[in-house]
Amino acid sequence: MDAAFWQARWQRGETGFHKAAVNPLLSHWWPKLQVPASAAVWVPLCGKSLDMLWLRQQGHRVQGVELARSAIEAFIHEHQLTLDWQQQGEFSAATGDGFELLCGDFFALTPDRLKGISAVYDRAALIALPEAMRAQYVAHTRRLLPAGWRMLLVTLEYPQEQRPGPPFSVSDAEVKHLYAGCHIALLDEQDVLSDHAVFAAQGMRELVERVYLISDERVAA
Ligand SMILES: C[S@@+](CC[C@H](N)C(=O)[O-])C[C@H]1O[C@@H](n2cnc3c(N)ncnc32)[C@H](O)[C@@H]1O
Repeated sequence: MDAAFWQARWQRGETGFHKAAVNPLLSHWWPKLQVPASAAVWVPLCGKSLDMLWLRQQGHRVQGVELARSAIEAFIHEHQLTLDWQQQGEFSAATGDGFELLCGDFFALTPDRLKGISAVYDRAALIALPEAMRAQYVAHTRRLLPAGWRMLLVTLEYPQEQRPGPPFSVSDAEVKHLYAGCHIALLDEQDVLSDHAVFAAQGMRELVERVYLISDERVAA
């Protein structure tokens, strides 16, 4: 799952992960995080997700990172936003209207970029990555974020041999391992195969979606 893989997916319009509506799990569970409206929210591997718009509508400033410039440009265009592009080191940044959308590689981010962040929304970011990259992704996320963050994480689990990723299967045990030392609460767990006819047609026989609230136990400065 290198940059070329994702750039090609966006170029060919193979973006089945993108949803035409706000994720109901986000609107249902976000209040549980009790994040003040004034807090900035980090959306890693953001694509052109409408969930960013919903978070903005709750009052949050929204920061995202995405490899594909065309995804960020589509987000700006489709929602008639007024964002200006600037080059910031190795990232291009589209800023304005309460958004800062960085175009570039998540793994090139440094903690100074995320210093104002207190909450994270991870939908289809962790599960977009193969196992070895997931460990690097979480380790890097934990290095980047200032102490005291809270995260809403959505995962999928299915027998990995029934279908290649992405999305990749992520078990409950893996989430607990990756976020060891954090407080992890399982908020929701549902069999959602009937909502994913394409996966069922590809041979998937079981698909469990989970929603977690993960909190960093360190005290914010
Ligand atoms: C499965 S999509 C999910 C997008 C979004 N979270 C959503 O819910 O629609 C994963 C996204 O991550 C982006 N991506 C993958 N690897 C990345 C990286 N290393 N840095 C930044 N973005 C990346 C891809 O281009 C793709 O848009």
